[in-house]
Amino acid sequence: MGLLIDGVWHDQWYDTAKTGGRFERQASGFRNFITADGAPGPSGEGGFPAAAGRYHLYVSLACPWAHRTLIMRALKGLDAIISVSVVDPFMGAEGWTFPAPDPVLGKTRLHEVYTAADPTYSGRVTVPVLWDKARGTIVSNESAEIIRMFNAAFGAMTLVSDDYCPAPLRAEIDAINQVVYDEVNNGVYKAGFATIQAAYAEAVGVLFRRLDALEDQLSRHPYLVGDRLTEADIRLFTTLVRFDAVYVGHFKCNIRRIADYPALFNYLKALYQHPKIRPTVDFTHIKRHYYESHKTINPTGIVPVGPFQDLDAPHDRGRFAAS
Ligand SMILES: N[C@@H](CCC(=O)N[C@@H](CS)C(=O)NCC(=O)O)C(=O)O
Repeated sequence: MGLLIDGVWHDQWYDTAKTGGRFERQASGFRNFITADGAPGPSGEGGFPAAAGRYHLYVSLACPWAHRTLIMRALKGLDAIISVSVVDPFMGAEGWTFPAPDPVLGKTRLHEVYTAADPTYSGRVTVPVLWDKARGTIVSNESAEIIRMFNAAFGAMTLVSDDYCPAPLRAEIDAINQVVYDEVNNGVYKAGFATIQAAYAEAVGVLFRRLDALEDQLSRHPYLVGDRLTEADIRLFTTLVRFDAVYVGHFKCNIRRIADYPALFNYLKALYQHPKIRPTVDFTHIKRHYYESHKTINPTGIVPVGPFQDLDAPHDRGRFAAS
């Protein structure tokens, strides 16, 4: 893994020495918005109108941030409107690579997609990336914003009117997203990538106190916000579904498993069994990516066989159905 400096690729692992052994995630570099009419969004430039076939999404099936965008694309009926390329699960010296030249730019490495947009780009080369075929540039590499665009901008070209971030719930969704991001989605990485004991222990403590609170909340409510499926649930799901398979062992988040939390585990199974969500989950990519790529954590690259976990087993979330 590595990063671009002035458009040149350098193979290097995260430098936690500068941050006292703590992992700090870098802010995303491309922050434009697709809108229905191409008007500017909350950040970046305008000129990215919703259009069928114009935009291409680069993802890893292993990555929880990219996974959000695949789920929103499926829920919003955008499969035929936004095309997708999937990177190889192994992220090595060249960073993310494609198993074959990508169909849009003919590149074999994701960092070449970044330099196609900006030949002097400096920063990490992350998935997801939303590419504009018409302007030949990156719209955004920030998943939180890509899912908002997918939810809001393409209404005129699909039959799906479901809104996963309705205006009356937005403040509550933003508030829970912030906590879940900091303590759970990114919390597992803070634990796993810490290089001093105290930073690891602090992150794990915060993570499990939050999981305990979420267990309590989800034992009383079907979803995180407004008793309906929203963006907040999608963002929690992508961490929960990886938790027992990867984060418990690889990132040492092992105080409890999700399977040990009755409400969280049933909620996870219910979301997994959603017909639009299930096809977006790929446990082979998930396990191979983390265990094979993070050689500082798992030098042998051996991928564990277990755990056995049947996410298709019955769940009890039907108890919240309106009577
Ligand atoms: N803020 C970004 C984070 C994306 C991210 O960190 N993706 C990881 C994969 S899970 C990545 O590509 N990492 C490569 C690297 O850091 O070099 C988002 O949510 O879109």
